[in-house]
Amino acid sequence: MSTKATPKQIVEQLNRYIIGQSDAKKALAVALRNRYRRMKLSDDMRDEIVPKNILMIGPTGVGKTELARRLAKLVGAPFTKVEATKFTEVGYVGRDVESMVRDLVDTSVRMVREEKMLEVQTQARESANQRLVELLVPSKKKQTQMKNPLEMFFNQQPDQTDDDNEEEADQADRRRRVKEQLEQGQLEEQIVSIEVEEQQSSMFDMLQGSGMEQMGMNMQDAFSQLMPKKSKKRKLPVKEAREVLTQVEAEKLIDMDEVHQLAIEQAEQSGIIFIDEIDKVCGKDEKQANVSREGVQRDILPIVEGSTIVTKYGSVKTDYMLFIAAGAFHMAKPSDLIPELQGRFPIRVELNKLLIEDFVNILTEPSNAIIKQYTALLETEGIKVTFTDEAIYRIAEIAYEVNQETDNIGARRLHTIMEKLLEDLSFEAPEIMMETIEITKNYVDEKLSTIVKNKDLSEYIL
Ligand SMILES: Nc1ncnc2c1ncn2[C@@H]1O[C@H](COP(=O)(O)OP(=O)(O)OP(=O)(O)O)[C@@H](O)[C@H]1O
Repeated sequence: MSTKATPKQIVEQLNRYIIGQSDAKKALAVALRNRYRRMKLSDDMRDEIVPKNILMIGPTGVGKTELARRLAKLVGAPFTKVEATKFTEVGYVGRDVESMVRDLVDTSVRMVREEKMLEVQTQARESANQRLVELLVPSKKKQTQMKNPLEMFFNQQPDQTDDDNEEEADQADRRRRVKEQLEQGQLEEQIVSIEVEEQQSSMFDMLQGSGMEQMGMNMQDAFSQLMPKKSKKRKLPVKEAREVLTQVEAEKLIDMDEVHQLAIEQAEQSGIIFIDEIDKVCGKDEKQANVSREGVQRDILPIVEGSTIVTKYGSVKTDYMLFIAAGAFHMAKPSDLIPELQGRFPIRVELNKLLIEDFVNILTEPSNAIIKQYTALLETEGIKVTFTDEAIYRIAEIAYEVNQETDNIGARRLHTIMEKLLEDLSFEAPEIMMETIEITKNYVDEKLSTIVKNKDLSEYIL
């Protein structure tokens, strides 16, 4: 879907994955459309308009993250999710808030790189096939030594004997045949030995989350320059070697500077940063923690207001990124956020608690609905599982009841319940000789009702 999609079209697409929550869908669709509108303005005007950020208010597991993530995916926008509480975990020196922008840029680089890799796939595959031919019919010719360096300039060919010529012709002929066989897929299982570069675990990874990311970032670059690249020989069948070599060749074909440049542009212009648990950094109750929690809000503020963050790919402006903050706001209210931050999140949407009917729909309707997923998984074992309407309703009802009785974890409960419900079937599936199995309300009750009746048990199992 393109960035030109109308709000209605965006909502339609979101409807394919998320049940209900129409206010939130609308707000997101409008926010996205506003970006497109902004792009069409004159430069002066455009610079004046910053995206209006969204605050999503709703209990856990009702689709806040899912909505934002889907939206980003629909329009191919780089997306990252962070938890505001991560920034306080280690007191004042929690994860440095700027890391959210760096995470976004990392995602953006990965996306652009994948896109570019895809563009050069055909060419890379051809080169990989050529390299396979060379591996299968290695050159016998010894490196001919130049008698003196000037030969190179005068383009003199070293003497060649008839034998050499014959051998060369023979080899060219064999390569041609092998190439044909490769193209016809006749050599897929043949083993070849290829050199692959080993991934070095970087200093940067070790420093992640330690509040020293900026330092880690610089050190990583320094280290990667210093460390020799290690390569390792691996023996692989042609079909796997081709994949590896295609990847290597594609990497050679793409211009990483261009990728970084584009990635930064995309992160700046269409990046979406989702800040979860924003209510947890309001911290009204604990006096001591209050200071540092408010500190986190103060740290987040300049990023949301627009600032320039240094990343290993270059400087990134956050002015036009879209920020979506979310929280349950059980203990605190949005008005407990510092006023400046409140002002930066002018669009407020409340997400609804999910009811039994919603659960029924979540189980069955979305393109990736849970029932569809389990059915597909079991079908790989040759079993066709069907669910009666009563069975589905009963599952939804149980999910709702358990949420009421224990913690309300929203739609996430459906996953734990389905897992338990189909546990035995999943275990025995390979040995089951039946072709179809119908899951009825009785089956659901048989598997789950004892657990549901026992609160302690359901707290652990469901
Ligand atoms: N309305 C919905 N429609 C379809 N699926 C949903 C809906 N709400 C939740 N889900 C599913 O439940 C799971 C959890 O949802 P999600 O991650 O969006 O929760 P959340 O509201 O962001 O909660 P938290 O703040 O705890 O992260 C996801 O797998 C999601 O697909």
